[in-house]
Amino acid sequence: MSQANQKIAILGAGNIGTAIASGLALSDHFNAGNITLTRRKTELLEPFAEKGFNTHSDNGRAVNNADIILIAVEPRQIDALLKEIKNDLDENRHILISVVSGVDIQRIRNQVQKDVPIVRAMPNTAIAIRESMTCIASEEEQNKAVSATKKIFDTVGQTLLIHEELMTSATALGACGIAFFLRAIRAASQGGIEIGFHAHEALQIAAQTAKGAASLLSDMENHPEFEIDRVTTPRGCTISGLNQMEHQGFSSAMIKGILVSAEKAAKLYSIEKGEGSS
Ligand SMILES: NC(=O)C1=CN([C@@H]2O[C@H](COP(=O)(O)OP(=O)(O)OC[C@H]3O[C@@H](n4cnc5c(N)ncnc54)[C@H](O)[C@@H]3O)[C@@H](O)[C@H]2O)C=CC1
Ligand SMILES: O=C(O)[C@@H]1CCC=N1
Repeated sequence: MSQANQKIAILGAGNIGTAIASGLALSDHFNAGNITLTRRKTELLEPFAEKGFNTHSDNGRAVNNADIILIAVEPRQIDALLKEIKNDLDENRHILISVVSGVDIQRIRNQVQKDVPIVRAMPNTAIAIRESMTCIASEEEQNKAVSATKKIFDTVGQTLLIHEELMTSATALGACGIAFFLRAIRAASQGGIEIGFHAHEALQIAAQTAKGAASLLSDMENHPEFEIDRVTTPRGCTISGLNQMEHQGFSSAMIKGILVSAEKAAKLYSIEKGEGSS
């Protein structure tokens, strides 16, 4: 089936669900009219209804009208949702994609009790502008479903196939990572204000500089330290600033934050459900 004809149901259209919908519709590979968004407070989906998406709160109907079922509820909400839709899932038609952090495929399968292909994907909110980094994992025998999932997420950014055991790491580095880099840009702009720029100028300079740094890595495929060496003029101001940042724990703070985030991602379901942290 061509992607243009693929019908997608996004169950739990909150922050990431609506970001995915926006990106897919922007990609020209999917039509808003073939994408259904569900959430309980459907009035909050009004802007998406105006853009031609189908919006309602009937998950069973959404599943029955779709080929791809994308689950985007919070970890504590997934059990109730799976219970609600499991009788509507068709092993011969549907692919179930979960972007829910901290809930593994085995747990989802135990809930649905069907052989429907289950794939996990970990995108980030830049998917709304087709700049996501999306990690994808499934069981060994699900190659066709993984290919179909990769094909979908390839239209809205870069993808990487990983083992499921790395999903919590992908959550911290890729999905939470958007917030980490945004905070870094915000901090840079605050420094910029202190040395003389108006807030909007400082943010523009910081954001475009961050974009340039990221593009140097993705376009040139160079190591960050190689590019840093090209900025640090001997006895210059860059190395003074960099060294001061390291004295204050810049790299260490980022590394420790990512570790803590990954530890939390692994426990999201059990914390919410009040289970032991194993
Ligand atoms: N926000 C992000 O950047 C990312 C989030 N995720 C994962 O995606 C999931 C959703 O995260 P957010 O979008 O941030 O949360 P959110 O709270 O904004 O969205 C969840 C939505 O699901 C709806 N919902 C809950 N139960 C439902 C049901 N039975 N039927 C229909 N809708 C229902 C809620 O009303 C809400 O709108 C989480 O599991 C999170 O771990 C994954 C990658 C990135
Ligand atoms: O903060 C969270 O738990 C979710 C998972 C990745 C991004 N947001």
